[in-house]
Amino acid sequence: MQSAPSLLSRFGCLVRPANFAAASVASRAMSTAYDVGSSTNIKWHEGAVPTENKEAIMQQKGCVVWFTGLSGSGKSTVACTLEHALAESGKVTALLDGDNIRHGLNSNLGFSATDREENIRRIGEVSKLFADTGIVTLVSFISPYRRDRDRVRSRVPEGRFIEVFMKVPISICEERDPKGLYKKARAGQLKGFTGIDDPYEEPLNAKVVLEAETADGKRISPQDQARTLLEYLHSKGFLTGPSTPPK
Ligand SMILES: Nc1ncnc2c1ncn2[C@@H]1O[C@H](COP(=O)(O)OS(=O)(=O)O)[C@@H](OP(=O)(O)O)[C@H]1O
Ligand SMILES: Nc1ncnc2c1ncn2[C@@H]1O[C@H](COP(=O)(O)OP(=O)(O)O)[C@@H](O)[C@H]1O
Repeated sequence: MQSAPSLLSRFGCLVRPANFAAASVASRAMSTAYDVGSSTNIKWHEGAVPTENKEAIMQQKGCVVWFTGLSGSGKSTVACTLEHALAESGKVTALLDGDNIRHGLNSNLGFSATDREENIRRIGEVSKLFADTGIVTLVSFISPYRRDRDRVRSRVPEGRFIEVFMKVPISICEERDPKGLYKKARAGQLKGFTGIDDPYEEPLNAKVVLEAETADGKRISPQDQARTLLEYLHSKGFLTGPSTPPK
């Protein structure tokens, strides 16, 4: 059996550089602290295990699948269905859902434009951390502002942010109204509700657009919507290895 130190050096954690003098100069330069935003005297530490190594272990590529759409458009349902399908294919996923995240990490935020912006900024950063770890990260937030979504896209490595637009007319969302929030908003008991008296900016270039109905008016099930996404992820090479192709 290998000893712990030899295992550690095999993975490059405790290896002393061959040119130790040169490395000391470099590390002194790298140890210079700097300021970022409101944080002073900080510095970036490069991770020892690259994303590609983790992706090779999991046989997948880290990405952010970002569901955006009105309340009731099916974001949570489709994200959840997709996550189960991915798990069946042996893929490692994370699911970040607006309602759930507002119970914890973002419980101090409301629904003003600035709070929604901060909500999306934080979740964008969390989803980037997951994607950088090689995880297929499903994110389900109304995320009504184009600028906020674009900012997240710009933080995630090129091509790894997949915007999914739940293009469901408000009439259908309102007909579903599983939480009775549209009813409350129409009655004036809930102010600033997205789509009623608060804005929703549709994506201009979503990678995937999921509609509620076919051109001839047939309703599309969440399973079919999830299958479309699964096929997309396969076709773009995010699901590598001998996983089962989408059924
Ligand atoms: N004013 C207002 N506007 C929109 N939605 C509201 C509001 N108040 C409460 N809710 C409930 O909060 C859920 C949306 O949270 P999100 O974090 O996804 O919103 S946002 O991205 O910050 O806009 C949303 O959940 P979903 O229906 O799953 O989208 C609602 O249940
Ligand atoms: N493709 C679909 N067809 C029919 N009903 C759906 C579909 N997707 C979601 N629903 C239903 O619509 C309601 C809202 O879905 P939900 O996933 O909670 O939306 P969101 O997360 O966007 O608020 C739920 O009752 C859900 O069962």
